[in-house]
Amino acid sequence: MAWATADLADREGPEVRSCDVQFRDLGGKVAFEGRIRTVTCFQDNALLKKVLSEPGDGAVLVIDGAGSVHTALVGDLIAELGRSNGWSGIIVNGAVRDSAVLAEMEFGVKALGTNPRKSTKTGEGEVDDVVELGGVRFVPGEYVCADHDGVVVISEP
Ligand SMILES: O=C([O-])CC(=O)C(=O)O
Repeated sequence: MAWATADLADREGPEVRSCDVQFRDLGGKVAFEGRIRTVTCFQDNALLKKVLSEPGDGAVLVIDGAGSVHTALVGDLIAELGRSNGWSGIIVNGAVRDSAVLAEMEFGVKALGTNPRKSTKTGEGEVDDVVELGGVRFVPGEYVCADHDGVVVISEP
């Protein structure tokens, strides 16, 4: 199923759960959607790498890196791990790197920006907490639709 976020906004009206964060489209796939999973972390990417190593079954991983663009949470290797394990894409409240490669991948990547600096690998963070970004609650198990216009959460497909 493919939804356009603008159609969802028309359907839901003013109460639409449309995220105000102005993410950049950095993956080769701009329109992507799926069940929400989340990781919360800060300048550390071991936990999100572990989650993207598991089967994604078409889910979208929402990574709340607290808006830090000081280090890259995802690069081409981790993105390829997610893609090959069946994740639809990632939405990163933080930075990524290897963006020239990400742009060629059949994988959704929305992020705040880029930084070549590596993240730490302690594994600190939380999996599947509710994440709040741009006025919207990303609740694991609900659905997110991302495209050229933005990011919209709906409770059911
Ligand atoms: O390993 C990292 O920190 C991120 C990275 O460069 C990659 O995913 O390719």
